[in-house]
Amino acid sequence: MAVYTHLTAAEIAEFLDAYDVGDLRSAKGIAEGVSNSNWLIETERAHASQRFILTVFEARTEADDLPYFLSLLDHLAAKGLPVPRTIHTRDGALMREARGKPCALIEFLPGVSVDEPEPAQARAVGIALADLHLAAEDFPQSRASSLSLPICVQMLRDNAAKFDEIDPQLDTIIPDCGAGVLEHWPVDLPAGTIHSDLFPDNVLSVGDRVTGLIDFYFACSGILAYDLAVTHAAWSFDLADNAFRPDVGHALIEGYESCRPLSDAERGALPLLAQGACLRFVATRVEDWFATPVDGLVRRKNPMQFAHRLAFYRAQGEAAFTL
Ligand SMILES: Nc1ncnc2c1ncn2[C@@H]1O[C@H](COP(=O)(O)OP(=O)(O)OP(=O)(O)O)[C@@H](O)[C@H]1O
Ligand SMILES: N[C@@H](CCO)C(=O)O
Repeated sequence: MAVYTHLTAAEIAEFLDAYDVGDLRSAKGIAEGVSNSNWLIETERAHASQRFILTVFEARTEADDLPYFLSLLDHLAAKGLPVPRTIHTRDGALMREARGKPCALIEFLPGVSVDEPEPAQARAVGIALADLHLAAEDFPQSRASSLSLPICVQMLRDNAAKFDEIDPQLDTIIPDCGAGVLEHWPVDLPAGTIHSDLFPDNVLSVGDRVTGLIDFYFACSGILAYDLAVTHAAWSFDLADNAFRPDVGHALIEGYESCRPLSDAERGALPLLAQGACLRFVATRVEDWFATPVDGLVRRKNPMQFAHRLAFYRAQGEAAFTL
C-alpha cells in the first residue's frame, strides 16, 4: 500500500479548488509505490471526465527538490515524451499543500507496468531512455544526486554491523561496502539529466509501446551511461530466480543506441557503472530493511536481489553487455 496520508474527500475537493480541473467525482488510493501517497482522481467538467494523479510527498522526498522534479516533467512532456505534465494551479503554481505536506496534481497516463518484460518492451524502454537524455539536454536546472556512490557506500558502512541480520553472504558479496567500485568510478563520461530509477514499475506500456515514464523523484544530474546501467540492472533479470536475461539486456542497449550511440568509453565503463547501480539499490534497500517493521504495511524489498546482480556484473565484465 502507499497511502500514508489519508485525505478526506472534503480535503481533496478543497485541494482541487485551486485548479481548473472541474469537480471531484472520485478519489481512490493507489496501492503501488512505497515512497509517497498517491490517489487516482477523477473530475468532471461540462459532462466530460478527466483523470489525474494526486501525489502527497512524504518525508523521503525533499520539498526543496520538488520544483526541479515537477519542472522536469513539464520540460519532457513539452518535448513530446510520454511523461505526465504537472497540472498548474490557476495561479500558475506547480504544487500546494494538504495537511501541511507538499502535493502535486499530475496528468494521468494510460498503460500498465510489466513484471516480466519481453525484449521488444525492453527495446522500447531503451529508446525512451535515450529520448529522455536527449530531450533533457536543454533543461536548465540541475540537481546533485542524494544517492551518489560515496553516499551509498557510507550508507552501507553505517549498517554493516547488522548485515548478518539480512544475509550472512552480504558482507562477502560486497567487500568493504563497495569501496572498490568507488575507487575506479569514471569521472569524465558524458553527463546530463538522468531518471536514475527507471525500473519496470516506473514505465507504463500498452503492448510494446511505452505510454508513460513516471516517478522522477530521484532524477538528478549524472552520468548518462549510469542511467542506462541502472535500467539494465533493473530490467534484465528474471524476477523468479534472478537469472540474467541476455535477450532483454541486449534489446535495451540496442534500443538506446538506436537513438544515442554510446562512445567506446561509455561502453567500456558499463560493467563498473552497473555495479555502482546495484550498490545504490542494495544501500537503500538495506536502510529500508531496518527502518521498515517486519509486519508493516509496506513490503520490504530484498537487498540480496541487487547484491547478486552486482556479483554477476563483476564476474561477467563486458560479456554482460556484448551484443
Ligand atoms: N502519471 C501517472 N499516470 C498513471 N498512473 C500513475 C501515474 N503516476 C503514478 N501512477 C500509478 O501510481 C503508482 C505509484 O506511483 P509512483 O511509482 O510514482 O509511487 P512512489 O511511491 O513514488 O514510487 P516508488 O515505490 O517507486 O518510490 C504507479 O505504480 C502507477 O500505478
Ligand atoms: N526502485 C527502487 C526503489 C526506489 O528507490 C528499488 O527497487 O529498490
